[in-house]
Amino acid sequence: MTRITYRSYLRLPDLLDCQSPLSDAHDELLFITIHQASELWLKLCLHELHAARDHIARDELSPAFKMMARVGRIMAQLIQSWEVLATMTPADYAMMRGKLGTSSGFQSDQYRRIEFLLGNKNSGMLAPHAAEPAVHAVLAADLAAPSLYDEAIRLLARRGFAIAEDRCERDWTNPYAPHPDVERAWAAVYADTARHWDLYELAEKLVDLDYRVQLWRFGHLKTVERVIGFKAGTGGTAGVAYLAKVLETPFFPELLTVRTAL
Ligand code: HEM
Ligand SMILES: N[C@@H](CC(=O)c1ccccc1NC=O)C(=O)O
Repeated sequence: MTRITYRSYLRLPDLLDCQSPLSDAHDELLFITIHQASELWLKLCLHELHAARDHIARDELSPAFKMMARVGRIMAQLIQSWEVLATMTPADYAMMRGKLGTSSGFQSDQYRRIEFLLGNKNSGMLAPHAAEPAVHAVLAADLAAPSLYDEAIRLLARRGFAIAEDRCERDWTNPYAPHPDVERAWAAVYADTARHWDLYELAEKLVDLDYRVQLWRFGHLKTVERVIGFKAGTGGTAGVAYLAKVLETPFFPELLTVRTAL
């Protein structure tokens, strides 16, 4: 049997052979590195978020909390990467942007799956993946499954809170619509945190995730703004205006609206 080494265990020959700049621009290696590292972290986020969702569905909150906390720290790491990318100026990026064609982060299936898993469902977002059936199928599965938030709401119902039937069982491919029952249930949790301690902790973990993903989105928007200004994106959107619109979508709406009433 061949001895396991650092290089073989981590498959470094494969991993370090995956950076193939298309231009002579000095900064293209930075651009590729940030994206590949981000995709690796997104892979781990998906692993953690799927498991966290499934633990919530089985009323096992402690392990779910541990996983959600880890995702929070990974998000902090991803947010930090904007600092590194921002060392690339518009002049630097202009030297390579032409090589990107119509490719765009918009086509990141892992990012889209995370949005779906957190509850931001949009069946239109499957379209960019139509040409790759295997990727499309995995995305469609996450679109059709309950999100982390759907499972949190089902847990509220199991704990005896009055939750409309159509929030506990529905076509999960549809976007989540806020419901007064859900806000009332969270209000009751916040009104007596000692009695509902684990649900209170779940609510705060969800708010923390929403906050961090919003910070990632905002960091992306500000990076895009300083690098390409208000140009249209290679992915076919308006660019910064599109990213600003996305920022208006919170993942767990009642957890924000309930705060007004507290
Ligand atoms: C100079 C760097 C970057 C620029 C100029 C840029 C620009 C853009 C633009 C304009 C969009 C809108 C879609 C389009 O029309 O193309 C977009 C979307 C996206 N980008 Fe970037 N981006 C940059 C870096 C990154 C990095 C490092 C990531 C990390 C993975 C990333 C991930 C994404 C994702 C996931 C979307 C889809 C967002 C959504 O639909 O909500 N981008 N980007
Ligand atoms: N949408 C970017 C291009 C871009 O950023 C990109 C291109 C290919 C692979 C990843 C990318 N990153 C995020 O969108 C642009 O319009 O310049």
